[in-house]
Amino acid sequence: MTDFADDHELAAWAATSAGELLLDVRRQGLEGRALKDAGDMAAHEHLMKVLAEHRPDDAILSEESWRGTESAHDRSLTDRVWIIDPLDGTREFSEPPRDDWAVHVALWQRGAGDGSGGLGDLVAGAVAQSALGETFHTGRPPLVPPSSSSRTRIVVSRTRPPAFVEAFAAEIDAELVPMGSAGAKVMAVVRDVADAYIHAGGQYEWDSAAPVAVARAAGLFTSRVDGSPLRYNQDDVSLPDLIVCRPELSETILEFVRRHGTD
Ligand SMILES: Nc1ncnc2c1ncn2[C@@H]1O[C@H](COP(=O)(O)O)[C@@H](OP(=O)(O)O)[C@H]1O
Ligand SMILES: [Mg+2]
Repeated sequence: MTDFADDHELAAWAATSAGELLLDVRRQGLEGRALKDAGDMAAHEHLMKVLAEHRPDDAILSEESWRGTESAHDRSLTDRVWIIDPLDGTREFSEPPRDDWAVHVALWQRGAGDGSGGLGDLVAGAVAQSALGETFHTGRPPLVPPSSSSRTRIVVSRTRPPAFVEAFAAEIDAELVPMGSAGAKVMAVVRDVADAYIHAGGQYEWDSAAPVAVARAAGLFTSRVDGSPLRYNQDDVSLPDLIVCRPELSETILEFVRRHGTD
């Protein structure tokens, strides 16, 4: 039996196995709210169990803790915190056969990272896109191919695309690609389905932690829309905006935001 001494491997296995469980849930004949709730709950409980078994001393910050098993540890006191979104893109998960949903498992460690003043940073992450049969993770960082498109492609929320991104796309003649799930959108940049993902208007740490860990490991640019670093395991877990893009696009995006803001 694997003991998962390596955090990257544990993250990858935890996300992959939760994703397989979600494919089973999708086959149970549920629909709508019942399917969403069954998926959120099954993946959350599975990840809580796996992490408690393999990393009993670590804290867990999960989107679904409010209605399921809670972390055994206070994340303000531990040096290691798993930040998980058991089912990102719950809406798309409930609309088979859509594949733009994902399981996110990230690890934050106190004292890690440059320039964080020892506050801490993400050190591992995995995003399982089980409907695609793929798990992207920091143990084997994905290689981002050169862009296959001459026209810049920007992925945005399918249901809440920010207006300023539409204005930006018009200015640089980019194509907008609507998609569900923050994880699926970040992996779309990794997979060369898009060149950038830009979001504003609301999100939480679990929506971006694992995807951002994978994106950074793959050499992509990541920041808040004002160019400041994305920080995790904060007291307030709201993290409402982000940019993930090919490095050569970052300055154009940041410059647009400096000129026009995000309103
Ligand atoms: N304005 C907002 N406020 C809060 N959460 C938001 C948000 N916009 C997007 N999100 C969250 O970010 C994730 C991706 O959203 P989208 O598909 O619209 O891009 C979803 O996570 P969940 O599916 O885990 O709830 C969604 O709830
Ligand atoms: Mg989410």
